[in-house]
Amino acid sequence: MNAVVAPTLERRGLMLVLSSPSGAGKTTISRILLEREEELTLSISATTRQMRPGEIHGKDYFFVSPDEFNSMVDNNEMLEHATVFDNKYGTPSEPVEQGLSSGQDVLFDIDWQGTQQVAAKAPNDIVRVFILPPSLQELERRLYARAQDSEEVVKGRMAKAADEMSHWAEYDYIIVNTDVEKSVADVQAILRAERLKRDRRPDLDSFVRGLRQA
Ligand SMILES: Nc1nc2c(ncn2[C@@H]2O[C@H](COP(=O)(O)OP(=O)(O)O)[C@@H](O)[C@H]2O)c(=O)[nH]1
Ligand SMILES: Nc1ncnc2c1ncn2[C@@H]1O[C@H](COP(=O)(O)OP(=O)(O)O)[C@@H](O)[C@H]1O
Repeated sequence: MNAVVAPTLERRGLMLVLSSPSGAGKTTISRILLEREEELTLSISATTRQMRPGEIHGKDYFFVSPDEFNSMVDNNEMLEHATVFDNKYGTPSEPVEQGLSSGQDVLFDIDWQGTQQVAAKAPNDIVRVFILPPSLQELERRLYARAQDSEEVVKGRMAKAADEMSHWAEYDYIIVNTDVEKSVADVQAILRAERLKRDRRPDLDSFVRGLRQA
């Protein structure tokens, strides 16, 4: 009998999208996930919004001028882009393509508009997770607790929350972020199961053929 050695199975990388109303906790969840998941890499968006205290150019976002943003769009460098809270946000394509082709999964913190655009371009690769706050009062409390936006900005974000949440049913998985650790564990469970999906394991065909011949 031939020895059948389980190969280092390759799989297609997936595009894990996290969306939520502002303040529900997706940045917090993303940061922990990226620390714990070696095969996950963040898609760093470009934005025209002001940098917040503690944010780092090239790590949290690429902070660009409206002209720079527009030329990226005109040069077809964006996988998707949208206007959110009067600022422009977009996903540069090249790092995403590089990540996926090197076998990494890519994490996106983008809104529903961007999610729809990515889903249209890559319906088989996208996994969509929507994060809800436990209540509106808690959402507002978190926005103030973050203490990085003015009262006017927080009010604007609260006013947009209902609109953002109206898109929840366009997502594959829904998490109510009451407890950060549990939410992170839930996203990890989603990742783990999605990575095992047959369509993401093109190498299994020849592996199983080998098993059957042994
Ligand atoms: N379409 C799209 N949305 C983005 C992108 N980057 C961030 N966003 C969304 O823009 C919104 C505002 O983000 P941000 O200003 O960081 O505020 P926060 O969500 O309160 O931390 C959030 O809903 C993000 O998911 C992007 O590249 N494309
Ligand atoms: N489950 C949670 N319980 C309590 N506070 C949370 C929870 N998740 C996030 N937060 C806090 O809420 C605030 C907003 O979270 P953040 O991750 O910035 O939200 P988003 O990226 O969705 O706008 C932060 O101060 C964060 O520490």
